[in-house]
Amino acid sequence: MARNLARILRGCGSLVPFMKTPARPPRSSSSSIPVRTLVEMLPSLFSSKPRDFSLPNSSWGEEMMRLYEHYNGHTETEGEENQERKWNRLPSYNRSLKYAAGGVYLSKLIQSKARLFTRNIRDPGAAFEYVLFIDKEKEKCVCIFQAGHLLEGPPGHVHGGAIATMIDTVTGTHASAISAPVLTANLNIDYRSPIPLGSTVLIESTLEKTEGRKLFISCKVTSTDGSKRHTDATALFVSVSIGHLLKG
Ligand SMILES: CCCCCCCC/C=C\CCCCCCCC(=O)SCCNC(=O)CCNC(=O)[C@H](O)C(C)(C)COP(=O)(O)OP(=O)(O)OC[C@H]1O[C@@H](n2cnc3c(N)ncnc32)[C@H](O)[C@@H]1OP(=O)(O)O
Repeated sequence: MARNLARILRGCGSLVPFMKTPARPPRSSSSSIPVRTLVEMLPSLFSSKPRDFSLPNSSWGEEMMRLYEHYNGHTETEGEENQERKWNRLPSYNRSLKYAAGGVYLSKLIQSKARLFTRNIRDPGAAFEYVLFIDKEKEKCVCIFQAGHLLEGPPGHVHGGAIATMIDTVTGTHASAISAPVLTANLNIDYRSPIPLGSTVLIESTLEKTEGRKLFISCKVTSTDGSKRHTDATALFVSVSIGHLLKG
């Protein structure tokens, strides 16, 4: 399997820089993003045409649609210096690399059935409905998350594990866009107010700093008008080699 992965990666020249470990700091404000990230390259690594789950479907409520239309390709001006922030949607598939599903120990059957946890429920709207946007400098990500009825924890509210999953997903995707592959080394969460089941919330992640292979990211979950703080979190991601992933 390691040979298969190496073969795939050899065919993806611009992926190779991501296999080197030091985390790349975000570029300064006006420069453009020079390389395609692993996230952007994922479609070409699938065996068949993948479905992008971060596009509107019939389960998306009014608030989810309104915010999707707000962020999609939108440029915001912020701060005293009128800095511009352009948001680009990130695609989201139910499977990452075909051959990177957990090292040599998994049977072919398990590998062929492996699915990304947040994208493995077929019924639209039942669980994790979300779409992520990243800014051009990769300093921030924003995720619109609509929590479906299968995510219940306390009656009528979202399970803390589901919230942690979304925070890990948003900060992990953010870290992967900067320096893939990464693994979560540490995740700290303060649950401040419960999230009503069926509601739409914003999950915002900010790259605080990079130190060698380490990326420090902070995250907050708020109501869509920003008036209610649901959750605060900090996360540490460590860039790893493909060999580390295959070793398990
Ligand atoms: C080819 C695939 C590519 C995929 C691309 C996907 C694209 C996007 C697609 C879809 C997005 C979906 C997004 C989902 C995201 C989910 C992410 C997860 O949930 S990951 C699963 C849970 N995490 C683990 O299972 C890690 C288990 N831990 C480990 O493997 C190791 O401990 C690891 C890699 C974290 C570090 O091990 P070491 O041997 O490489 O390195 P050491 O030397 O131990 O640590 C490096 C530095 O980090 C600090 N460090 C490590 N752990 C720490 C901790 N817990 N707290 C504080 N510091 C820590 C150390 O002190 C060291 O710091 P000093 O360099 O000395 O300054």
